[in-house]
Parts: sequence; C-alpha cells; structure tokens
Amino acid sequence: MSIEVPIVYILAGIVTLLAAVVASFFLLKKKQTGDTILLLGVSDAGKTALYTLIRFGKKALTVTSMKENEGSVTLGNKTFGLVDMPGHERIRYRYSEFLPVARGIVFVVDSTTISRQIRSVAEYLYNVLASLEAQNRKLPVLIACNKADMITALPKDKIQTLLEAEINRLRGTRTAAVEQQNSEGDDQEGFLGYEGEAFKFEHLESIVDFEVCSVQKEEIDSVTGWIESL
Ligand SMILES: Nc1nc2c(ncn2[C@@H]2O[C@H](COP(=O)(O)OP(=O)(O)OP(=O)(O)O)[C@@H](O)[C@H]2O)c(=O)[nH]1
Ligand SMILES: [Mg+2]
Repeated sequence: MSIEVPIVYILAGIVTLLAAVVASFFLLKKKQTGDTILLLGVSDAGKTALYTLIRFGKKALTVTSMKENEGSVTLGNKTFGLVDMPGHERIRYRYSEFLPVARGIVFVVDSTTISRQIRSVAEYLYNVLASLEAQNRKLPVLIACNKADMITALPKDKIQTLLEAEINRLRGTRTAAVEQQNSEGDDQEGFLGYEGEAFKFEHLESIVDFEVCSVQKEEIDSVTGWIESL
C-alpha cells in the first residue's frame, strides 16, 4: 500500500529548504565581509585619541580606557565601523570577538616608548597575527607609528626591525611550548612566517603596512588613507 503525500506538502518542504539555503548563504556572506576597523595596541599608544580624531574630527583629552568605544565613520564614500579596544591587559583579549566582522586592523604603537615596551607590544601583535581567524581571513594590518611629533620618536623602519626581531624571538619560545602541548591539545595558533628563516612581516599572507602619524598634530592622513583603500 502506498501512502500518498499531497503535493502541497512536498512543495512546502522544497520552499523551506530553499529558504534555509538562501538564509545561510547571506549569513555566511555577511560574516566574511565585515566593515569594522579595529584599533588595537598596548595602553597609552594613542588609540582613543586617534578614534576621537577620526570620528569627530577633533582632539580630546583621554584617560586609560576600560571599555571599548564603537561608532561608524565615513571616509571617502565608504562607511566603516570603528572599534577602539582598550590596551589594558585584562580587557584587550576581547578584540577576538570583533575579528569575524573585521575588515582591517590598525595596530597603534607609541614610537617614543617602543624600545622599552618592545616585549609587550610584540607579544600582543604576535597574538593578533597568529590568531587563526585573522590568518584565515588574511586581514590587512596597519602598524600606525604614532607620536611622530616627539623628537624621541623612532622612524618606522627602525620600529619594523625591532618588532621583527622580537617576534622572531617569541616564535622560538612559543613554537617549542606549543609542540609540547600539542601531543593531545588542539592548535589555536598558526605559525608565523617561514620555518627556518628569521621572521619578516613580508612572509605573512596578511599584508602588514607601516605608516607614521601624529594625533597630537592632527596628522593622520596616512591612517585614514589606508583605511579608505581597504
Ligand atoms: N605627543 C603625542 N601624544 C599623543 C599622541 N597621541 C596620543 N597622545 C597622548 O598619549 C596619551 C594616551 O593616549 P590614549 O589615546 O588615551 O591612549 P590609548 O591607546 O587609548 O590607551 P588605553 O586606553 O589605555 O589603551 C594621551 O595623553 C594622549 O594625549 C601624539 O600623536 N603625540
Ligand atoms: Mg583608550
């Protein structure tokens, strides 16, 4: 004996299935084409000062942030979401929540204190670059060398050399530790650069650019221009 299924039920089934396919396609697409620019970097680099200048076109006095600032900006004819993530060690890790909607990362460094802070700056940058989400999506990164108005500011090529040397050192210790853990654990971090070669930013699949800026002197065209070009 055969059971007859009314044609309307079959049609309804097909329509539901199609709707689900279309909806998941759009959801996935949305995830891949985020328009958010993340401002990251250690405390006191000038992220909130930069955020305020980009968003409101004026400078403001800032204090250490304990919460992220979020808003939208229009540069050229494109609109971006802008997130200023506090550099405080206990809060900064939350940047990863924004990676799925990120279009690019502006990593702000204080060019006057970078030599002293190289360890913590490089560690933070390492985490960002090695996160699988950032690697899989090949998120472009701008290292914004801020506070160029100060005579103690290092030039950007010097900052690049310092960061490459420190990331190279960190990579040695980290990969050793990961190999020990990984007999059973899962890998949350990708390898940075080429094995057996000293670390260079140009070895990464993500593009990493360096630009000089000064929020103090309102000279941030290098940063806004970079964002606009994304
Ligand atoms: N000389 C100089 N000082 C700057 C510049 N940009 C920011 N500053 C100063 O640097 C200090 C820190 O700036 P913030 O924007 O608060 O730093 P932040 O990166 O948001 O720090 P956290 O919120 O703690 O992560 C402030 O006193 C700013 O006025 C700059 O281009 N030149
Ligand atoms: Mg801040």
